[in-house]
Amino acid sequence: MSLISDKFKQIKVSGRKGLIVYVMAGYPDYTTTLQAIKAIEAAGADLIEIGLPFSDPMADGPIIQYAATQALAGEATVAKTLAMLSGLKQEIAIPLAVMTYYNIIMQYGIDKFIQDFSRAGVCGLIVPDLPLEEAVSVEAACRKTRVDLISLIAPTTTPDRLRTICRQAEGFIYCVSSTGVTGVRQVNYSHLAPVLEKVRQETDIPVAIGFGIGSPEAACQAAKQADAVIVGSAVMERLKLQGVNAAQGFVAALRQALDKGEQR
Ligand SMILES: O=P(O)(O)OC[C@@H](O)[C@@H](O)c1c[nH]c2ccccc12
Repeated sequence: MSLISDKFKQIKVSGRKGLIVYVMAGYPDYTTTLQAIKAIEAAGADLIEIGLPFSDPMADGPIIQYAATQALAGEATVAKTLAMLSGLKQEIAIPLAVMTYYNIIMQYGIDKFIQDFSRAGVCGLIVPDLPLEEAVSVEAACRKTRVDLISLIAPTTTPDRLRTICRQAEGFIYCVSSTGVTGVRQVNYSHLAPVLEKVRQETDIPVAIGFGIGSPEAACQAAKQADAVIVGSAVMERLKLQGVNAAQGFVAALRQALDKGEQR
């Protein structure tokens, strides 16, 4: 069983909701990213999604785009991110997933990319723009390692496609709450109920909801519909404006609200 599936099992057994937090590698620099990852684990995150900075991040809103631009200006590279992750491996217990656009994987070489990240301790891969035709090679490369390829669904995913995704999904399914780019906004998470019900009919793989979550209250609303929530921009914004401690405090508040929500 994969480390991600293991983690979700633990979450389920303890009757909690999972908390997944996104951070951009190399923003504002690698020392800060390293501190942030440790602080976010200490604050109670169950999994960390590490974003690789990319020059054309079409699914990202202003906060994450800004972080990517800054990271690249600071000369963040795939190699430096790998070095950071390798150093971190012994110090962190929760699973790490990498979120990247396909272009980066293609340029690096599919097999090598997945092997190198797997060796650096990563056990999940999220590629929002993975073309269907390329998915097979990426899946095959992942299967040779212990890396789960995380599938994304949205309310707009067609029933046929949803069924195929549910059959192949590994680790967890990332349910994108709304169309558009990443970033905090008001979302009515209850509108996801029909999609999630369809997923449940096909598979018992855990589902995490992401996109838009900006507060502990919003996290609880989303968590009602799923096994876990994913928070990116709201954490990155705190990191940008107030630093690691503020980002950690915010993640702790999310954790607390999710845990309390479960007791109600
Ligand atoms: O920032 P938000 O709205 O909290 O959404 C999570 C998101 O940041 C993270 O999962 C992510 C960052 N970039 C992405 C691109 C596509 C899919 C997901 C992502």
